[in-house]
Amino acid sequence: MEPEPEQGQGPKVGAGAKPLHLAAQSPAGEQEDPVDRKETRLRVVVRVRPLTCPERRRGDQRVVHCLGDNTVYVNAAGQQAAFRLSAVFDAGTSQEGVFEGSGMKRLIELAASGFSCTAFAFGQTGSGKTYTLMGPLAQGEGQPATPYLGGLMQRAFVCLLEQTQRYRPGLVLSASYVEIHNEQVRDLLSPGPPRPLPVRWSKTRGFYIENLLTVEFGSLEAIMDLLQEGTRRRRSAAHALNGHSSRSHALLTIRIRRKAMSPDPSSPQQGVLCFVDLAGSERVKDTGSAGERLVEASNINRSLLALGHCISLLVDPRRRRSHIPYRDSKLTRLLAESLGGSGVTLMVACVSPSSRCLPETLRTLRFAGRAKKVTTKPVAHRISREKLLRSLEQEIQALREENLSLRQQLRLPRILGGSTATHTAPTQLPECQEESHAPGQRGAPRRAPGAARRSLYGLLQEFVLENEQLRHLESPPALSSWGQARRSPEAAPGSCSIQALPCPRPAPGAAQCGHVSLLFLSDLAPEALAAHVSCRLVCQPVAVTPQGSRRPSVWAGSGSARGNLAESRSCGAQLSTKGRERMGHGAWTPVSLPAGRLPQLPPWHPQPCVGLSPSTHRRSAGWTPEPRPLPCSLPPADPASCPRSLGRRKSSAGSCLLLRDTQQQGPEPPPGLEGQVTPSAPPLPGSSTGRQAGADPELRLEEVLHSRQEQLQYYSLRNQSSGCTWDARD
Ligand SMILES: Nc1ncnc2c1ncn2[C@@H]1O[C@H](COP(=O)(O)OP(=O)(O)OP(=O)(O)O)[C@@H](O)[C@H]1O
Repeated sequence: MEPEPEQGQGPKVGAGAKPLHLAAQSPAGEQEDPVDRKETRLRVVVRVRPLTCPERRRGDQRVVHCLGDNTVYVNAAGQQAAFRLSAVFDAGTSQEGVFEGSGMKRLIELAASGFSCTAFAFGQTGSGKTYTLMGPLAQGEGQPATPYLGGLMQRAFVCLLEQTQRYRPGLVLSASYVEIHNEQVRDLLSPGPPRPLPVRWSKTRGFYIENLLTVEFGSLEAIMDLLQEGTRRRRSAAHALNGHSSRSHALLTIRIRRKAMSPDPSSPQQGVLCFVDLAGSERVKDTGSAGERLVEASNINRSLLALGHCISLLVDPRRRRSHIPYRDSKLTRLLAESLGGSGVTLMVACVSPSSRCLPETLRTLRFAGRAKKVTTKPVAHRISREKLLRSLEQEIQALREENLSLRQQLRLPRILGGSTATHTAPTQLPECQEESHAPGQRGAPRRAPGAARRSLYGLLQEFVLENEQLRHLESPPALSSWGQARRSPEAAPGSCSIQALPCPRPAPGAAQCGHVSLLFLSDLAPEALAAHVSCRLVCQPVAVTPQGSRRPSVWAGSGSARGNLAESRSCGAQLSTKGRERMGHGAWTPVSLPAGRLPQLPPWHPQPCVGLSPSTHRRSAGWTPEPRPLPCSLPPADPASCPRSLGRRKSSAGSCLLLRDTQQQGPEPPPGLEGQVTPSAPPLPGSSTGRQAGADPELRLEEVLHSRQEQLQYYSLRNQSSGCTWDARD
């Protein structure tokens, strides 16, 4: 925000879609913004809406006028008052005019540069807050407004996406959307009925909402969908002054953070852009609220009173150093940072020009006049060098472990010749002091932190590259790691339950990272699955649905799932009873990915026998498999051939699923199973039936690739000849 929107000056408008101009380099190489750490006043603008039809019909007088020098003038019933603010917009100002003149663009730039920015609209009920922020959404029964009528939010989304995509491709955007209704914070984006969420406080984060869902987005459509969906769920009701009155305060927060692999490592930062649509203050005798509406009205007024109280204290230089009662309401807790902290804030006061609303209008304008004097000390949330180095090191370490694990699965040597990543990523790497030396030069003077960071980035990139290569090479795990399952007579093909997770690197607890493998059944087409990738799992079909259908019914996957596995679990797929049983053993980490969450499929060789358990998902997925026999005629496995260590189990659904962890010692799988399925298929190097791998690791990789290609050719030929439509693709 501008240091102080001088009275009488027109609003300073940001550079819009031009490159961000904030990158004044300090000697230390950090970016600085003119407002960084400088006392900055809140920017307060006023918008006067036109008289509405009912007001005109009633013959209400227009008593609020905008004068040229950012002054709004009220003259009625012998009362005269003038208020000078940062900018004023009269009834004729278009939505675009408000966006341009309010300083919204500047706010977006600051948010993209790492500041916490807030734009909030306040004013009497029916004064045009929602209209100013979102356009006339409510009028269209939840339909989006025409772009021409889009409010500050829609225009900000366009601007922000353009800024980030064109000039800062290394930034990731995510959104959360909550409402405060009757002093309860409710998530408007989480599936299911909104539940109240607690507001907590921590020294590092200040006030925050626990368990809040944050959704990443990368396109205008995506964020508009989120806005629409959340707004549809927000509480609203009709009263005498507004046919579609918001009954809650709504906060849509966009977080802008830098990707770990950003091409622009010199600007490590994470910004916030928050839009707050406050519920309107109301006089109950005017709105005629009763019952539930009355409860809502008193909660709204109480929280607005708390906000007004905090503002009054913040304006007073002596009292602002004492205690500010942010805890008086959820609203003030969540706005604490924007009002008195290190945020940058734009307030849009909305007023009605009608003579009937005069008392409320005056109150709003007085509040605006007070708020204008509040100052904050904006601080860009730049990640410190140390923190950045630490996170880079953690990322490298995670990748290193993942790559090692992939190598184990591929039965490749731990260190691949020629890969600098593996050479320079010894176990001792994650000490940044060590990293700042060239390899083998421990006694050499440390490089500048910038150089260390750059070299860590280089290293990270190498690991990522290696990771990609390994993923492409990924071979099926040894048969023993998959175990086997039997298809019960009553099980239908095309069901969609997820099973079986041998976990070489045990990841106890769902919220941990780990390497997982899974076997699951799906009735969705690969294209549909690919649309919803969440974990980085390489999955492919191991058996097919009936002839004529291109849908694979059994899939196997293996790979590394990072982040919160619980999140994947919440996406709808269910773990079988067997899977849940397995969970208790620690070494098995069930991940229930829904059928719609799997990536593109490299080729794979069929497994000898597969378990198909009927699933409720089949019905919800809207696909009813045709009751035809499996053309691939995978030989039904002999129950006796199930590994003894786990026994043969019969689920209530009648399917048998037997799994085995590669890390666990146990009896070998029954011999000859591989032969049953792929009697003449080219084996993978290193497998028990495979060729002897060459000593040279690179040759070995080539060998793996080559034999995978051979396998692919073999299976596509085999499938063609058997009429099987499994589409093994690269
Ligand atoms: N600038 C404007 N131009 C045209 N119509 C407007 C304008 N501002 C508001 N309106 C209309 O006035 C009515 C009330 O607006 P809105 O719902 O945005 O008010 P609000 O302040 O959000 O009310 P509440 O606090 O009750 O939710 C709506 O019908 C809206 O379309």
